[in-house]
Amino acid sequence: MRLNMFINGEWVSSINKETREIINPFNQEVIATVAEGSREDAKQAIVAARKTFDEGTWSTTPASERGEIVRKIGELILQEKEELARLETLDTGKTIEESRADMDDISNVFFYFAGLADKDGGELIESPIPHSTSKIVREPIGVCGQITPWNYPLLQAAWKLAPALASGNTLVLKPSEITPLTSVKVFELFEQAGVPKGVANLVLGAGAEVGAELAENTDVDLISFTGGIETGKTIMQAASTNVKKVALELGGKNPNIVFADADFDVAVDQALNAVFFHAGQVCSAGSRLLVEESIHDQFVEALVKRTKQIKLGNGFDDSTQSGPLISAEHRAKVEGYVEVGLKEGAQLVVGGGRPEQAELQNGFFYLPTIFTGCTSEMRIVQEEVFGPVLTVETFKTKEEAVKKANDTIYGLAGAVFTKDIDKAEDVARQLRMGTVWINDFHPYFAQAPWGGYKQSGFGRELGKIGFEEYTEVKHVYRNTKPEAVNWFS
Ligand SMILES: NC(=O)c1ccc[n+]([C@@H]2O[C@H](COP(=O)([O-])OP(=O)(O)OC[C@H]3O[C@@H](n4cnc5c(N)ncnc54)[C@H](O)[C@@H]3O)[C@@H](O)[C@H]2O)c1
Ligand SMILES: C[N+](C)(C)CC=O
Repeated sequence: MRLNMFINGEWVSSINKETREIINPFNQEVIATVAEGSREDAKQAIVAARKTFDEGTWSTTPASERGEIVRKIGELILQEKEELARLETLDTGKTIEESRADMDDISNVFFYFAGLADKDGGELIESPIPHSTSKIVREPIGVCGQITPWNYPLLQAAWKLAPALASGNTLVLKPSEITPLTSVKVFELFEQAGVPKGVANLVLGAGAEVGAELAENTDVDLISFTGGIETGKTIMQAASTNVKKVALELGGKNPNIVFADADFDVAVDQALNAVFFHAGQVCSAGSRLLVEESIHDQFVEALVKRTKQIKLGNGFDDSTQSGPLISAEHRAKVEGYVEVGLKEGAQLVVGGGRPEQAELQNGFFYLPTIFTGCTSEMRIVQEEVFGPVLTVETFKTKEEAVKKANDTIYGLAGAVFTKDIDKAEDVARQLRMGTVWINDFHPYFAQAPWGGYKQSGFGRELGKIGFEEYTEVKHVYRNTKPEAVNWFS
């Protein structure tokens, strides 16, 4: 499979003719050869987006028409669901069941923002000044640079593409260089849906090359980034060239608080789901378990028993529950954190190495791993591992649980399990995080905003606010009885 970039309505190879091989993390087979863009390709895409926004008609197309095109994209994604899911599993190693669920979520995101496209007609406000009128209107920001990670390639792209298109912006998307397949496919669907030439552009390539150009270029009006915290800091600095707007969706080290009065079996099952779903390669993974001291031993015993039964394998095998990590480099990072945990004195109770099955040896597999005896001071408790590694801490009181839960630089998501709903709501109120789940873990949907407190980033995706993030707010004031003011008479 040979795939190109989409710039100004044309499928093009990179100016320097460079290419990159894309591999399947399950067996390291080459699944595609794609164009490898450079800064020059990014500049061409930005010029196209700039010219289209400034001279084209997309931003002035009736919002209802834009909404219909965005809705059509959602319909085409559903029609192509199986092919998109296949590509996503090939690219990431996640199970085909997860990929299918992602595609349902993604089509819903396009449907949701299609519906919002023409709903904000602005508002009239009561001017305090006689003989005047005031109205507040929202307008598209302009050229949007969009940079996405490898763990949910099309889902994280959809969270940016759909609102940007629905609100009348033009855009340049740079997906992760290691998982571009579904982003390329969705741009084919953009063409079919009638997205005008130059409105949406796709550049493939390395972050420090193509991504950096998007962040620095003074013809870009907003940079929306989803990825790691260090990259986010780099992008923040780069964006200062023209004081462009910045939206950052960064990492997390997400606490999962389990009180003794929780439904035990539900809490055990959800704790597994929280940290081992998609091999822990989830920004909101519940990788920090905080369990009330009185149930700790029983809870850990139940967790370990279930963890040993998790079936690793090929994402296309329906019996597989967890796939490989994305790359050898990422597995090495996870292995490094396991070493750190051991050196810090955490107790390894399950996992902590690579599986031995012959059929898994060509993939970047790592066993689901649990450490007990952890404390807030440990690096393995403070830092995002982004793999199938759970740390377990204990607490005696609600106050201690909240203090420990809030005690990292992150603030993306967290959960609390208890049958005492007043206690749950009180904990939810005190957690410094963008999402708090009560007696559940992981649900997210188009209607609810997503984003972080503290160093998990700023800005929100999804929800009405996710649409507004792609607009500027303008106050239009009219004097209905113009006369000289004679200030300098
Ligand atoms: N908050 C969220 O919603 C969310 C969702 C998914 C993933 N994430 C986070 O993403 C991270 C994992 O993804 P990753 O490994 O792809 O992150 P990453 O930061 O390594 O890369 C993310 C994207 O940034 C690009 N990039 C890299 N260096 C760049 C630079 N100097 N300038 C511009 N772009 C650059 C990459 O090419 C990629 O497209 C984790 O920290 C995870 O928590 C957050
Ligand atoms: C899809 N999401 C944002 C919940 C998790 C991303 O890693």
